[in-house]
Amino acid sequence: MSRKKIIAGNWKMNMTPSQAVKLCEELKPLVANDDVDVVYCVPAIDIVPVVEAVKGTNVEVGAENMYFEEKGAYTGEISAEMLVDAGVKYVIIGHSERRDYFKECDCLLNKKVKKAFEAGLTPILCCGESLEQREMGITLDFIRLQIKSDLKDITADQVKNMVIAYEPIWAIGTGKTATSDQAQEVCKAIRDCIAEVYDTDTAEAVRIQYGGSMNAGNAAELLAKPDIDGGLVGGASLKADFGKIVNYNK
Ligand SMILES: O=C(CO)COP(=O)(O)O
Repeated sequence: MSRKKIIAGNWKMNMTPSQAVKLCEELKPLVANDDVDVVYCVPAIDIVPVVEAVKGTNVEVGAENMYFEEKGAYTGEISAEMLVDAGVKYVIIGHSERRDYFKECDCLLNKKVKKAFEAGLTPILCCGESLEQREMGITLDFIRLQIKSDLKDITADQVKNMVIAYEPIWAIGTGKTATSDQAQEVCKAIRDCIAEVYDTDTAEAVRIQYGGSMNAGNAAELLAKPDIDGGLVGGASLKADFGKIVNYNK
């Protein structure tokens, strides 16, 4: 099966609304590539202006987080329904920065994944090991555990339509990219885990991204690997380099 590549930028806590609109304008001519799905996952306050700024282009907009409740007394949170109404199509769930700094656990993330599907959003579920776990040799076991807990009670049809991002924590923002072989090994293990929990059709359909210091220089090699279906790009998504990553195949 050939899976369409998906290149998503994760802007993290960068770009004021006016800077966001300017960046969209700058990137517009650089990210036109119909062979891949292009997504900007942006801070909540940038969603409305960015949806407007990318209208009529090949770019879809994603959120970086959401809450699982529909509405009510949850000060500071944003619901899936709000995102959908604003024109958002994707939502990052379980980024390691949220797991670490904001103590989001598998049980909460599982609720968020369920809610995202219920609302019609495509979740980009992140997983990844710490340097300590890698050095202890428990990377694959840990990631299988994360995936199984976060996807508890999620159906095969839902998994087929979601995105999983493998982001080794030691490679995020450090300039230390996983080698393409290391990234392929874990992405394949994730696919094998999906095949084991669901079936091979589901495993063949789910798109698995690599994230962690992906840039214009290393994207093509990573994206050439059979189980790497895209990238979740942090730092390099905020500059013209993102266009080079999106056009890695040109
Ligand atoms: O965390 C990431 C994307 O979600 C990766 O960030 P960097 O590309 O800056 O390493």
